[in-house]
Amino acid sequence: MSSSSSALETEIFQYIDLHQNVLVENLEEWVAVESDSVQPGLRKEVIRMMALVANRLKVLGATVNSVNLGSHQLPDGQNLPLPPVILAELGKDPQKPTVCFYGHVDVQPAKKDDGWKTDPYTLTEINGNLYGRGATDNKGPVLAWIYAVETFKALKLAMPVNFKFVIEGMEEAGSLGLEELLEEEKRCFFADVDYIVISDNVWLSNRKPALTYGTRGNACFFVEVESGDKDLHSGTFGGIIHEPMTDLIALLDSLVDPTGHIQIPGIYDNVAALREEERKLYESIEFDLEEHKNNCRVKKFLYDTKEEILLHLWRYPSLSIHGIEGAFHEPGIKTVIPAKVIGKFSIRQVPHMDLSVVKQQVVEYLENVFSKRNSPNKLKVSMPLGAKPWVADINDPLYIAARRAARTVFREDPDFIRDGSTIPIARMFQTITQKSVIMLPIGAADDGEHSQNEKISRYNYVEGTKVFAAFLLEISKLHGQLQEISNTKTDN
Ligand SMILES: C[C@H](N)C(=O)N[C@@H](Cc1c[nH]cn1)C(=O)O
Ligand SMILES: [Zn+2]
Ligand SMILES: [Zn+2]
Repeated sequence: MSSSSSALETEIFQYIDLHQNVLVENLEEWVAVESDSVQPGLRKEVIRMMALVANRLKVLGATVNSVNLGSHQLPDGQNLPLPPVILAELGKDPQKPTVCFYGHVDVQPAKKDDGWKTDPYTLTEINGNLYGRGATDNKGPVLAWIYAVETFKALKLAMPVNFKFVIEGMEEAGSLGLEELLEEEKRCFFADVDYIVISDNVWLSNRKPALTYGTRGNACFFVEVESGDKDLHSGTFGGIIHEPMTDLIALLDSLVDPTGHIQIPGIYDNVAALREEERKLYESIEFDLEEHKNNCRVKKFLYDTKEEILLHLWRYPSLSIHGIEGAFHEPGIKTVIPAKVIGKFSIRQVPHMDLSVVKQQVVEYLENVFSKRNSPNKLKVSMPLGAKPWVADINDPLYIAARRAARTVFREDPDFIRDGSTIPIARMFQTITQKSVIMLPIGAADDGEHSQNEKISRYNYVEGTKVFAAFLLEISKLHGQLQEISNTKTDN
């Protein structure tokens, strides 16, 4: 397979190189918006962010529709407006394939005090890395796609494809309202879409490019324990009551053992059996355990071999405990017994786990553990979010085109990987539109998504923009060839 670039690609790549500071300035402007979809108080910033995106796409020349999704109710009864989802399109040539890109511009919470070296909302370049919340997840890649498309326009080149954008602002909170919108638009906006591309994850390594053909799903749980309607003094009441926090800690502690094995009966029953060729595939993947340990700043993993680590990241469920709402967490001492605490945990889902079965197993298990404590407190278990896993066919033209594009830019074959995290929309797109989906990441494994000091390197940002432009040329070529083959078959 040739990996050298054509004259056209060279012209495009040079333009991107020359304009890279504009790319960085745009990212600086977007990172400055605290579009955190998790904290209700910041919803107006998410909405402001969506307006910025809509304007940016209008400047690109796209037809932009900001779809109002109404509002949603928080567990405390408060109603919050949902940010609009942007559906935008550029070109409607029936001779060309239509590529639809999905991205999100909301971010995870970030505070300087969490341990950031720089202000999370001021994009800061240090040693070739662009630090800021959302730099890699997912504002940088969204802008890289916009620039890839814009390059064709700036150079007065015909766009090789029709292009559609779906940009949302609630991904980090579970893509609320998006599934309904996809259903509604199935026969309208999505009717002529041929291919779906998502760039919302990272490579497996710090340097080697990758294409992603699967993600885990996620079942998020709240477990609430309540004793009464007010907090109590631990000196006055400690020792004579069943404390909600003690109950909750016992419940949370019962979920997973020290080896990482989930203790909920039946939870592994539906996990698809591992096929021999799949195991072999994992053996052939390059994966540097030391680099990975260094990226996440841990000394030891739960497993020792590359294969076991990859299986447990991509192929098996995992349970993580995220936090406790209502517990005292500020610095200093407060001798309180909180009246109501809500533990939050999630179980990453893999084929063929069933979300409703998982929910039932979790509820029954926690009720059973709780009943043995003889506590008079009230227990409530809920699953506020359930997202299914997604796996694609790597023989699809999307993967062939993306592999060629990555090779052209990086001069090496990308890894074919799965991802342990979740993009709720990936599986929904596949099911609702029946079109093929690819995840084409440009971030590196050490980008620190959701972590302190999130970054994207200038190199990945700029080269990633080139990969996207090259991908558009490749998919257009491949699509044309496939059409010709299918027309010849019909003629015969
Ligand atoms: C991979 C993507 N950038 C991401 O971070 N997704 C979130 C989505 C989610 C899942 N459960 C709740 N939100 C993630 O994988 O944590
Ligand atoms: Zn993301
Ligand atoms: Zn994220």
